[in-house]
Amino acid sequence: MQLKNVAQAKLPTPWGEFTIVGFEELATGKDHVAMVFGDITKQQSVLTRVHSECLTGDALFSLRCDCGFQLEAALKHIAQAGSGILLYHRQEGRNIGLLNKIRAYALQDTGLDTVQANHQLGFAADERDFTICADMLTLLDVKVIRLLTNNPEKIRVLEQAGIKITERVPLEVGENPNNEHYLQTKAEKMGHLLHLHAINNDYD
Ligand SMILES: Nc1nc2c(ncn2[C@@H]2O[C@H](COP(=O)(O)OP(=O)(O)OP(=O)(O)O)[C@@H](O)[C@H]2O)c(=O)[nH]1
Ligand SMILES: [Zn+2]
Repeated sequence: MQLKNVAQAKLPTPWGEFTIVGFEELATGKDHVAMVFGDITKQQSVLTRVHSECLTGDALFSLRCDCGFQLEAALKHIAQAGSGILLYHRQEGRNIGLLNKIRAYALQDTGLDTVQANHQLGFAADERDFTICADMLTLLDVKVIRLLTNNPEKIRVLEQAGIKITERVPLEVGENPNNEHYLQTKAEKMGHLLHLHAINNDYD
């Protein structure tokens, strides 16, 4: 176990009242949070979103990616379902950090794609560690989930960490002209399961 459970409180949102649970990494002191809605103990398989931090998309309305749209859609979806969990996984920029993500954006402005930009900066395409998310679920006493994602890597790592995933629930929102190339690269180079209508129509 890499985490400890530190504190929890009510967190009202436009879609209903969640409970926010705060965790701390034992080794580094880094914090992560879970947003829990409804009675998750009664569910055989808990609707769950693993959302990696994206300050620009989640808080600053960026259209370069789909993160802000996915965050809002996931919280709405969980509230509508009556119960579920959003894990807010604080590994910004696929864990290269905010400032390196801005460096990667600058390289993308010169024509590199998101994978090439990470490589140019000396990072792997994706530096995230989803075992932290499995640990949050374990501390919430959740072992079986339905996962809101288009990313097969999240499924692979969570299952390897002992979480049973009964279903993948797609989360395709926020496609726009600014993120078409970004989403296309995720589909082509990172194995994301996406149906990019605008892109297929334009370039196929
Ligand atoms: N390095 C880098 N990170 C980016 C870039 N654009 C977005 N990100 C980060 O990518 C991550 C996206 O996280 P998620 O939405 O949880 O996951 P995902 O891998 O896209 O998979 P889904 O579950 O299908 O949404 C966030 O940490 C963003 O900050 C980029 O161009 N470069
Ligand atoms: Zn983003």
